[in-house]
Amino acid sequence: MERTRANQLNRRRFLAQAGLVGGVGAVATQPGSSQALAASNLASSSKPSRVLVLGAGMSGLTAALALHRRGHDVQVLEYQNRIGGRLISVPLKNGQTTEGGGGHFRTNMPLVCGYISRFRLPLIAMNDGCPRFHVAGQIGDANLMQPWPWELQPGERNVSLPSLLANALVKVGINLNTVLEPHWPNPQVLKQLDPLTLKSLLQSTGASEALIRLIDAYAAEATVDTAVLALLPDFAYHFADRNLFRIAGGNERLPQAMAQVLGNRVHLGVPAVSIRQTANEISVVTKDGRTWTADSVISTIPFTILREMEITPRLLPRKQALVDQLEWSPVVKVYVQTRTPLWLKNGVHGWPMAASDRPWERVIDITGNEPGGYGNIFFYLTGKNAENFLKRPKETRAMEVVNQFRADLPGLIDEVVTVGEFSWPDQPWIKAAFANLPLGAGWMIQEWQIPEGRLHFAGDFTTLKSGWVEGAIESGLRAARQIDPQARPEFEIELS
Ligand SMILES: Cc1cc2nc3c(=O)[nH]c(=O)nc-3n(C[C@H](O)[C@H](O)[C@H](O)COP(=O)(O)OP(=O)(O)OC[C@H]3O[C@@H](n4cnc5c(N)ncnc54)[C@H](O)[C@@H]3O)c2cc1C
Repeated sequence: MERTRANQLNRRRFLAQAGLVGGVGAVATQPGSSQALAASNLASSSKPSRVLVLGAGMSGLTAALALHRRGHDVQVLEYQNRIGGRLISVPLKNGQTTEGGGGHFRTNMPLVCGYISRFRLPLIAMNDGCPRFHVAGQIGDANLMQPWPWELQPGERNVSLPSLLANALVKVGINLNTVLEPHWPNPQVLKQLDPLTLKSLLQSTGASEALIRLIDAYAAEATVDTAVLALLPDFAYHFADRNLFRIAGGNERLPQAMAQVLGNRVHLGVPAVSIRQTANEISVVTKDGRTWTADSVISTIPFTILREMEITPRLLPRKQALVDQLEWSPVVKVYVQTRTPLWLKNGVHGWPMAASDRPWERVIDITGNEPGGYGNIFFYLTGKNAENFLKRPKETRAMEVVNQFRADLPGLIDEVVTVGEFSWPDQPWIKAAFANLPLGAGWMIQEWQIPEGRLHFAGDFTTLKSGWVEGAIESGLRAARQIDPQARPEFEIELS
């Protein structure tokens, strides 16, 4: 038996192993074969149970793998004919890849780093953003803080936006570094933040309207009118760590590698249509008419879909309110490949390279050190912007967005070789991109952790890290531990 070293993971080792220190991305090595990785904990599993996991995204696969390692009889039922859920990679020319969903990771995501390291996936290092802001018809460059064309207060000048935001939060007693801790927020902080939007919080610290508009542009999918409780984890990820990366060949390689260990326990193209439980067991009927019976079910089905399913007996009123009232936002990505990443010459790059209050919120450069030589960016459209985009003619709408940007920053995108779109509202297995905690809905945080009899819930949307793979993994482990408290993350497993 050899103990994997990933459980002693630290940032330096992770970066070195991934090839982010001292060179380009590491060469891919295959994870151990399914056989070599056979569950080593069978003997210690006191009572194997039958578990159905609904959904083969990151949360479902995390839960399934953790329980499989403990010797439980796990079957994963997936709606689509593919693995990965919202990690979905799109091939471009010259061997490059863009991401329809989850696009980047950071080293302040210990679970993500642990799983990537465990499967020895090669990485592409990416640049953090040095954006141009397009706000109120004016353009300001994050490189050139002086002069900014906005009416900022004296104390708001000459400092970067992330620093200003962090300062504002400290004034109301919030340390962004604590926000990502597993048990954040405590009851007192929850009570304090639950009724606040980001805007009301910033106003209470005396922030100028210009600063609030700039932060609104920077926040992209999250507007300043969003519940601050839902926003803070996003800010903690974006601002507390500047080491960005993605998986060479596509982020969906991570869930694919996890599914490979599970082998024929993963069943594709079998949407669950109903769930029924009794005192003794729980069963799921899939669209093909089959009935699957188990001791427990872990559902990672997005609530946009779950709320339309037949569940017997009905969910308790508070759980039903959670499923019905959690909000979901639309997102469209318009991706663009260019002959060269020529924006680097203009001093803008990274995540994001432009932030705006225009019909696109962000332009994000994911090129980094990806081999292939082409520039690789996407436009991020959310909320009303995404809805308006989807009303435009399908043949021309992606190019319309690109053309708008061409007018904004002349010369920046002159060498387009590929343009395409990935629209989240059009995906029938989710119909949206992310869940957002509504204002004043802090009660949901506890509710989404509570199983309903034999039915357990996971998915990034059952954490405050909604919209992040870190949250998806965290939720999968939580649900697995509700069934078997000894369930552990993949990188802590002893491998033979
Ligand atoms: C546009 C976008 C950008 C993102 N950017 C980032 C990023 O930069 N970094 C980051 O870390 N994260 C990012 N994310 C979030 C990340 O992709 C998710 O956190 C993660 O993939 C969610 O995993 P999950 O298992 O919780 O849910 P999902 O991946 O949604 O998995 C749910 C699964 O359930 C299946 N399903 C649905 N209905 C049924 C049914 N009836 N029966 C059986 N199966 C069903 C679905 O097909 C799907 O496979 C982004 C997501 C989007 C959409």
